Parts: sequence; C-alpha cells; structure tokens
Amino acid sequence: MAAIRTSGLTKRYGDLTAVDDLDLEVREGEVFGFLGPNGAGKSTTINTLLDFTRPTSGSATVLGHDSHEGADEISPRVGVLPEGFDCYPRLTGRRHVEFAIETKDAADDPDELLERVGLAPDDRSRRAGEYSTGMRQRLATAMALVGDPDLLIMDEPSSGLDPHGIREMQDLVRSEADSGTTVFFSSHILEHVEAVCDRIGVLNDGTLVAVDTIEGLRESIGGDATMRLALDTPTERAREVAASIEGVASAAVSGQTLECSVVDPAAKATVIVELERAGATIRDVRIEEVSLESLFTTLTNAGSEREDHPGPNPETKTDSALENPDSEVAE
Ligand SMILES: Nc1ncnc2c1ncn2[C@@H]1O[C@H](COP(=O)(O)OP(=O)(O)OP(=O)(O)O)[C@@H](O)[C@H]1O
Repeated sequence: MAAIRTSGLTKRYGDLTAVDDLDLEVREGEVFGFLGPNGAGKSTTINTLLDFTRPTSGSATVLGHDSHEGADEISPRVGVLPEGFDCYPRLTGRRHVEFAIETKDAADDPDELLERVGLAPDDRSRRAGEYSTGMRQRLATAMALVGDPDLLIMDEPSSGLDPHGIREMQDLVRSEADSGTTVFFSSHILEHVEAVCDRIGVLNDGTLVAVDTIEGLRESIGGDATMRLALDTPTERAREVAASIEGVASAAVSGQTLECSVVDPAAKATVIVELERAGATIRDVRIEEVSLESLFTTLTNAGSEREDHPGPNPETKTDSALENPDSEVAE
C-alpha cells in the first residue's frame, strides 16, 4: 500500500491553478523529498493531504484512507511539522508537547521527545514565546513525533536550524525511516534533500516534472561525473588504462592530472583500483558530480523564468575523495 497517493489532484484559486492534475505515489517506509520553486504548489498539496483544503478535482489517499472522508482515521497516525509553526507564547516547550500527547491520547514521555530533538532541559521549562526560530522548529518537530506516527509530513523541516541542527534533523529523519515511518517533506534546500531522501519529486507550476532517485535523475538528464586524478607521472599508459574501463566515456591527460568523464558511478572505484594496479601513484582524487541544483534548474527552468526568485547556481559540486572521507570514492 502506498503511504500517499494522489490521482488527478487539482487545486484552483480562481484563475490560478496551484496544483495541476497531480499523480503522485509515496511508498511506505521511504523518505520522499518534495521539491519545487516558490509557488510551485508544494504547500497546497500538503494542505490537501491533511484535509486543510479541499481539492477542486481529483483525490488523495493517505495511509489508505481518502484524505477527506478518512481524515479522522488518518490524523492520529500522522505527525505534521507545519510551515511557520505558531506556538503558544506563554506556554513552556514541555507543555506544548504534553498538550500534543493529550490531544493524540498517546503515552509518550515529553522529555524523551524533547531530548530527541535536542531541546536542552533548561529550555524545556522556558516559555515558547522566548524561543529562537531554531528552538521553535525543534519544539514543533517533537510535537510531530508524538504518538510514533506512521507518516511524518514536514514542510521545510530544516527551516531556521543551524548546521548542527540540520545534521540532527537529517539523522532524525533517517532514524524515523529506519523504524518504518514514511517521511514526506518539502524543502528548498537541495543538499538536505540529497542527504536523506530515497526519492524526490519535483513540482513546477503545479505539475510534477520528475520523480526518481537522485542518481536516477542524474542519469536521465545525462549528467556525467568528472574525475580528476593527480598522478605522480600521468603517462599515456595510465590514460589508456582509464579509458578502457567500462563506464568511462573518455580520459585525457592535462599536466599532472588525468581527467576522466565517468558515465557509470560504479566505474569511479574501478578507475582507482586499475590505475594503482598499473603502477600509477595517485596523489589526490577530485570528483565533480552534476549538482542537484543543476538538475533542479534543468527541471524547473528556475533561472530563466522566475526573476523574482532567481534560480540556484547551476555549478557542479566538487568533492575531494582524499580530503573528504564521506565522498563516494572513499566509501
Ligand atoms: N489561499 C490561497 N489563495 C490564493 N492563492 C493561493 C492560496 N494558497 C496558495 N495560493 C497560490 O498557489 C500557488 C502555490 O502556492 P504554494 O504555497 O502551494 O506553493 P509552494 O510550492 O509551497 O511555495 P513556497 O516554496 O514558496 O512555500 C501560488 O501561486 C500561491 O500564490
């Protein structure tokens, strides 16, 4: 069963079509990133799933129930992190979570949830009106986790968080998914999406323009990666070895660097292994992937069409495998 399924979902506001004939499936247990430029229709879609707004036509099911008819069945099983969470300024953070627990008739320990989202014990007893934006976001996340939901719907979960908080949010999303929760979240921050999502859907002007894994999108758009290997002595033999590897489209020597255009991600490790086997000494490896920003720009034409919201810079992302132990080659 799909955790979320929309079919022909359409929402119009007068002449404006915010969501246009959307067919979307989010599988149980996956982390699904919902991307799109400002005004693409992400929040409208989420509001429809949560029955905050009714579609003009089409329908949506959430956890197997119609989003409107089955709202009472859906609501206790869904945790929601809304965009721009409004707190009760006079109530403490802990009281907010206690309130969510009472409302859902759940048996959670508020401090355990607040601990999970990194809200310090002292802060839990402070009035939420005194909270920073990031603290409010952590509080809203704790409230979304109440009742161990089967589905988490998060609108911009990284909003207002510092880099440490963003990392914690990513860990939390992954650990929720590992325990079987489906996570559906919208974001503009592409590197966060890339870090946690199993699949992404890209919405543009209310229309779904792509659904795939990030690797799948890279492949379908034809994004080759470029490997730059700094060698002690970049010989013609080294170039030939690299060029003969399946998945390497071309190889060229420039100064001390051997540059390979790689069409199959698996070929990157082979290039290193085969060059070393051929006696080459590799000093450094740099890999430039087609960045998610670049994919996003290609899919949404964000740069050319929306002068009010300029598109992200379609530059490639550079990783040095030797400097960054998390990069693909080092794994
Ligand atoms: N209540 C409303 N009345 C009229 N138009 C609306 C309403 N809500 C949304 N819209 C319009 O629908 C379109 C989609 O808006 P929506 O908020 O769903 O986009 P979004 O993808 O979530 O954008 P953002 O990334 O900026 O949050 C926009 O053009 C917006 O102005």
